[in-house]
Formats: sequence, C-alpha cells, structure tokens
Amino acid sequence: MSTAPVLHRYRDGDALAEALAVGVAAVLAGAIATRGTATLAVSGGSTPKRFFERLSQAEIDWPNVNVLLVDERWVPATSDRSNAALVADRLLKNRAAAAHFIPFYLDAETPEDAREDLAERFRRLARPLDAAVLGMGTDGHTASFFPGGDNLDAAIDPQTTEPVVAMRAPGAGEPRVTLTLPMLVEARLLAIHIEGEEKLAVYEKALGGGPVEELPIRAVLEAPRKDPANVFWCP
Ligand SMILES: O=C(O)[C@H](O)[C@@H](O)[C@H](O)[C@H](O)COP(=O)(O)O
Repeated sequence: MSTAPVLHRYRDGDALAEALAVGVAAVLAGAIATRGTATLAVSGGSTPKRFFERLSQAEIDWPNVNVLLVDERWVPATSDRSNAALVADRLLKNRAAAAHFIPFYLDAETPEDAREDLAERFRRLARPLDAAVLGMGTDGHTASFFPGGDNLDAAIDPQTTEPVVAMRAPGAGEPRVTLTLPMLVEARLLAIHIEGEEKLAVYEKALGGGPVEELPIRAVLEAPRKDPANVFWCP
C-alpha cells in the first residue's frame, strides 16, 4: 500500500483550479462510463470557489453525478455560513446545474436531532465515493475533524460504520456535521486543496508526524491507501 501523499504545485490559483477541475471531471466521467453514476464530495470554506467555477463548466454527464459536502455547518441554506449555499452558488450552475445535490442540513434544531435521518440518507450512498476534495484550516482541521472537537475520536475512527457524525469545537463556530474518516479516505480520488505558504507549512508539519489530535488532518494523511492522496497547492 502506497500512502505518502503526492504534492502538486501550481503557479497560482487559476492554474490549480484548472488542473483540479480537469482531474476531477475525468474521474467522474470514468465513473459514469463504468458504473453509470458518479459521486463527488467537496469542501466548503473560501478556497474552493475558483475550482467550483471551473468544474461547473466541465463537459460531463452531470445528471448522473451526485454531489455532497464533506462537512456542513448546522445552518440553513439561507445563511451565508452555509456550505450548501456556496456549492449552489459556485458549483451547481452552468453544465453542473444538472447534478443531483445531497444536502446535510435538515430543518432540525441540532444535528443530533437529525441523526437518524442523516445516517439513513448517507448510508444510501454508493461507496466508495469516486472523488473527495478536502480543504484544510491553518489549525490542521479538515472536513470537521477539528482539534478539540467533541466527537473527534468517533469521526476519525478507521473502523466506524457511521457515515456522518456531529461535531462541536472551539474553532468551528456553529455545530457541524461531517463525513467520517473511512468515507473520505476510501474515495477513489482523494484530493487535498490548500493555498498559501501558511497552509503549506501546516501540511508539512502534519506530514512530519505527531499526535492526530493536534493536527487532525494527520488522520487523512496517514490512512492506508492503494493510490496516494493528491495535494493541490499554490502560493
Ligand atoms: O466548512 C468548512 O469550513 C470546510 O469544509 C472546512 O473543512 C474547510 O475546508 C477548511 O476550513 C478550509 O477553509 P478555507 O478554505 O476557508 O481556508
């Protein structure tokens, strides 16, 4: 099993977005050609906007693509903190408007109130995901695997059969829900999209080893995989 991630460096955000979108689109097209459908999990936050814009124009069979988030803040889609709103605005347009989006947020006070419904919704997904694109915070979180997260152990348990867990953490803002580690690291294409020198330094520190609780992205970087994860970086 090859596990060390491969780092791809790009001159700027546009070049990175182009390369990542071309790579993801090829994987989705391949999945549709061989299995009839494709499933893509993407991250929220500020980094993926250019990638989303570029991917939305890809000439693939979008009606056969399922799109979901790797994590969500527990806010309705009307909130400007909603990752679903970001995806609707930046990705599910142009050709990608025809994709099928599977949201996390349900009209419930807390993610715990929605636990059964969420588990059912995400258990129905075909596994493994065809592509998962992760981001990373400068605190070393990815998806909602936050340092100090109240459910971090459950979320990064390599043996968990739960597809989704709730998460609260000091650096997370509102409560969140996240796909669990196995869902992410078993993806056929696993990409990590980071921009800027500060995130590169955090990534390199994470790669150097140490407690997963300190930099939870280590759980992803250290997970055994047949094909290595791909890190897409630009200054
Ligand atoms: O909901 C979210 O915020 C994310 O999915 C999260 O895990 C994100 O990928 C990182 O926080 C990086 O965020 P930035 O791109 O904003 O730095």
